[in-house]
Amino acid sequence: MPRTLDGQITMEKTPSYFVTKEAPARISAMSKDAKLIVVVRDPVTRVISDYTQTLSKRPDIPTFESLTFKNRTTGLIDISWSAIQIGIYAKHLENWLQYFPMNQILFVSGERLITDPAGELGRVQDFLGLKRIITDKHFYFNKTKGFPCLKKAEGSSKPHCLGKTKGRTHPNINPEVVQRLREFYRPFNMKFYQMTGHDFGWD
Ligand SMILES: Nc1ncnc2c1ncn2[C@@H]1O[C@H](COP(=O)(O)OS(=O)(=O)O)[C@@H](OP(=O)(O)O)[C@H]1O
Repeated sequence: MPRTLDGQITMEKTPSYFVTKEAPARISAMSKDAKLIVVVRDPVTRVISDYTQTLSKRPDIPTFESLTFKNRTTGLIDISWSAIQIGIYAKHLENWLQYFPMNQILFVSGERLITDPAGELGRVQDFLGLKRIITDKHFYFNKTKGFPCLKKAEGSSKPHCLGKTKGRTHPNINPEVVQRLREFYRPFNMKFYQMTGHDFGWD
């Protein structure tokens, strides 16, 4: 990590930190005061998005259904599939809470990051103790892309939208499979809402 001078904030991002067992202890050993920001979205959409990304790199992987179920007949979900595990947010959060208090962790809604980016970034700025510099006037919604874009990228006068790999079309998944996944995640989601004191509205 680079040195942080007065008036600066050093940031580091890696999606896998949140689900890596050793990460909380290691980060806490580096800095007990670190602030942690996690973007979470509906775990069902998340697992489909995860599958879509893998499929785009390795088109020969098994079907979504066969990866999801350990036993298709009984509907037993295969929790050894990492894409399923990642969405059990309550379990990962328990691990972090062994090392960090809840007030040092901010959960950003991936859904609201699309529908209300300025609102979510307002929460981020407050959490980091920054003045609310980024507001609604910095964004416009690109309907074709289905995402907000920055009106001006930093150090440029041109707009900036997310890259080509964001907003890939997800494959159609059998609604029964989606329903079973919803049931599977519901208790974990409820626990997560309870722990964070925030209903993310995924059910
Ligand atoms: N800023 C922002 N706001 C809302 N949603 C976002 C944002 N950036 C990435 N995404 C969505 O997150 C999904 C995974 O994105 P990535 O491809 O960046 O994942 S990864 O970091 O490479 O693993 C992927 O979801 P899907 O497009 O639904 O599959 C991205 O579109």
